[in-house]
Amino acid sequence: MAEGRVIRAISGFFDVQDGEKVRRCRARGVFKKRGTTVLVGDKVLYEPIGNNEGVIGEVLPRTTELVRPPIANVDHVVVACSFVTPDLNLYMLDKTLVAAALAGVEPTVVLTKSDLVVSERAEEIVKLYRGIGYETYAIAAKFGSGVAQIRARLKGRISVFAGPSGAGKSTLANALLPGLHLQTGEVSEKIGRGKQTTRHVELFQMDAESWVADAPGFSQLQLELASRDLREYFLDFTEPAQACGYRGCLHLDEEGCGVKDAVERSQIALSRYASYRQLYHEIREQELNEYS
Ligand SMILES: Nc1nc2c(ncn2[C@@H]2O[C@H](COP(=O)(O)OP(=O)(O)OP(=O)(O)O)[C@@H](O)[C@H]2O)c(=O)[nH]1
Ligand SMILES: [Zn+2]
Repeated sequence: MAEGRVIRAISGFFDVQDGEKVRRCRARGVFKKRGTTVLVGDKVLYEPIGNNEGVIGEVLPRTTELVRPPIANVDHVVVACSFVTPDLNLYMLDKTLVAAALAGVEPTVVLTKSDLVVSERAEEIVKLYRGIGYETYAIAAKFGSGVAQIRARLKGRISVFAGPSGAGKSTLANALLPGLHLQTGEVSEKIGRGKQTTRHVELFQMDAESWVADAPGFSQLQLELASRDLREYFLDFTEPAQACGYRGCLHLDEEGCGVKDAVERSQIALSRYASYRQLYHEIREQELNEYS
């Protein structure tokens, strides 16, 4: 059997790319019996049939498996947020960074439309997220600025794009993959949000081992984690939390909290702490609903 990569799923068929060639394949019947599914992103063994078809016989082990969007072996997420139109939503950014860590997928923070803000503002946000340890870039993909740096981040990986509608994901994908021509949507002036022009799941090849999925949904993820574990995912809290009076401190209303002290000393950004509190209460609410 030959080895290839599933790059597209269309009503029961899978397009498998092997080198330059793409074959339309179906999955062998045993998959259905075992309840196994083939996902876009899967490395598979297949039996070629004729010139353009084939049958998938085996799915090779996955490194990661996203539910939303349903893609296997994703190892990188571009978390795109625009400075304006729509306005920068640091809560959504912080939530998506937690989702990435939970999924085992490395994030790159990409702040878009930097041409529309003063450079001091752009630098402030870049500095904040680099300081936490995230690879962070301010770009203006519409004008080609910063695109080369993002391309370097995609090398040798399968990347997905996350971020709100209108953030400029399709514009960036088009700049990264000339010839792709994804539809970009004008941001509606009335509601300040872009039209959802991105729909199905498909991988686009940047080079031999680099792939980009333009599929929505990543940040809509419900965080599957206990509220008390959330603090572990705010990496900038780790060091200040050493000074907390209680070992189980949740950094909410406890006395002698090192994290709250660090916020007061501006060692932790106020926006990060606000995101933590909001996310904590959101997860806590889910928990209370589940148990009542
Ligand atoms: N000024 C400026 N506008 C940009 C930039 N990048 C994208 N835009 C504009 O922002 C709008 C939305 O861009 P899209 O690429 O369609 O955004 P998207 O994130 O793919 O949106 P959805 O497909 O709805 O998820 C378009 O009008 C783009 O032209 C940029 O660097 N600077
Ligand atoms: Zn604390």
